[in-house]
Amino acid sequence: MYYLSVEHGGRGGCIVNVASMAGLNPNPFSPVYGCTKAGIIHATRCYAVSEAAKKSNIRLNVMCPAFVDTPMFRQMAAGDASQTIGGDQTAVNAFIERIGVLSTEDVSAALIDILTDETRNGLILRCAKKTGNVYSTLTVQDV
Ligand SMILES: NC(=O)C1=CN([C@@H]2O[C@H](COP(=O)(O)OP(=O)(O)OC[C@H]3O[C@@H](n4cnc5c(N)ncnc54)[C@H](O)[C@@H]3O)[C@@H](O)[C@H]2O)C=CC1
Ligand SMILES: CC/C=C\CC(=O)/C=C/C=C\C=C\C=C\[C@@H](O)[C@@H](O)C/C=C\CCC(=O)O
Repeated sequence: MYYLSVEHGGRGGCIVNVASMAGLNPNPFSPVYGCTKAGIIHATRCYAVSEAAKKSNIRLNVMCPAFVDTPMFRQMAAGDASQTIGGDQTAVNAFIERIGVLSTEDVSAALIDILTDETRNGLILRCAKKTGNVYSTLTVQDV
């Protein structure tokens, strides 16, 4: 953020962190991985509302894809159920079948959408094969 910042000679910009649907929706297939992604989601939203980001002219958003056809996904689909509670590969396969698999082009298009709309800040972009791209902010109950 320092070098992007208009306060340090930068032009500002947009930071897009990559989390996962597994960090938003509870699922038994990747609890540890999901925890890390939940952390990325929350950290992004915290930085997005910071005065530092505002003064730097930096937007921050986070992408939460479901399954995407990459080597990591193929390893999971090919029988590595080690991250799954219970290690049930049959359940993993059924889940993948139900959720569907995005292409990397699908995710790239979603990224372009975030970057090209300069009003987007602090948003979560859910990307899933069957539901498409859906922006959400999560409701915050003020204290
Ligand atoms: N594949 C999926 O179903 C989903 C993936 N994600 C997230 O998307 C991100 C990418 O995941 P995949 O492409 O599936 O993983 P992947 O393991 O298939 O590919 C990761 C790529 O990043 C490269 N890489 C690793 N460290 C790097 C670094 N420091 N600098 C530059 N390149 C580096 C690796 O060499 C590899 O080519 C991860 O954060 C993952 O958690 C999120 C949701 C779904
Ligand atoms: C180890 C990481 C592997 C792939 C990367 C990744 O991040 C994949 C995430 C995919 C989707 C997560 C979706 C969560 C969906 C939830 O809403 C529930 O549908 C899951 C709950 C139970 C599973 C049984 C089922 O619904 O079929």
